[in-house]
Amino acid sequence: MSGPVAIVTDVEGTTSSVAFVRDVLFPFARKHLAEYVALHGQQSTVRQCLSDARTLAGEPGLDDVGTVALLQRWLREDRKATPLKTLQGLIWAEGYSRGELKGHVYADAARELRAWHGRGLRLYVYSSGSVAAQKLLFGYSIEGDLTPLLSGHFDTTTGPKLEAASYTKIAQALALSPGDILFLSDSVAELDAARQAGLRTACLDRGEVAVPQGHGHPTFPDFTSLDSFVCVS
Ligand SMILES: CSCCC(=O)C(=O)COP(=O)(O)O
Ligand SMILES: [Mg+2]
Repeated sequence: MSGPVAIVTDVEGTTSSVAFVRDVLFPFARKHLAEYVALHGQQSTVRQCLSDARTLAGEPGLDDVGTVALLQRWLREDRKATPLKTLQGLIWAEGYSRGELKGHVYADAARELRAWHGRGLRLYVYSSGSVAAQKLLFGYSIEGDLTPLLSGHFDTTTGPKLEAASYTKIAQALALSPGDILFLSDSVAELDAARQAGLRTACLDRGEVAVPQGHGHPTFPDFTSLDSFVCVS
């Protein structure tokens, strides 16, 4: 079998540490959400997010203060709801531009992304974090600006990461057959959905969180060990 034409990678737990997302990014959004909505609540994107959140919650009558409380609850629950993820991206943009945030990317991930790009592999990101948030994390990363390596980004506007149809849509967007794409993630449920859509899969088990065993996806502790799989699979 020849190698994949494209690699689509998850972020949290795959290119980047879970602790960075859980202990740095999410608390930053929690801390600044109310202030951000108070200052920018009249901007059309923010109004749209607030309105979409109310619709999703089935509470169209909520005022902005109530909607912020709803979004804070979703943040605590790590809900992958598009309006929340869009707002998080807008709030993080301020943190990155002020130098208060730097995106965590594992050194092995940055090194292999550079190597794979150099070998002509097409590289994409699929995360529940918004496309804007992805570009910030990779653009302001501790490993430098990695955005020139990436040919495209997908988020929850393509569909939920746990649904096979989302991966079918990504394959169509890349104009590739699913079998030409390798999907990388630390989430077995995401890998199962990608495999169901016909993508090749590889599981990252970086030892940071418990990854269940017996799922049948080839498993690697980092991108360095994944390299030989990418090149010969
Ligand atoms: C890329 S922005 C930070 C990650 C994030 O907001 C998130 O919800 C993580 O989702 P992932 O799909 O990358 O596990
Ligand atoms: Mg993940």
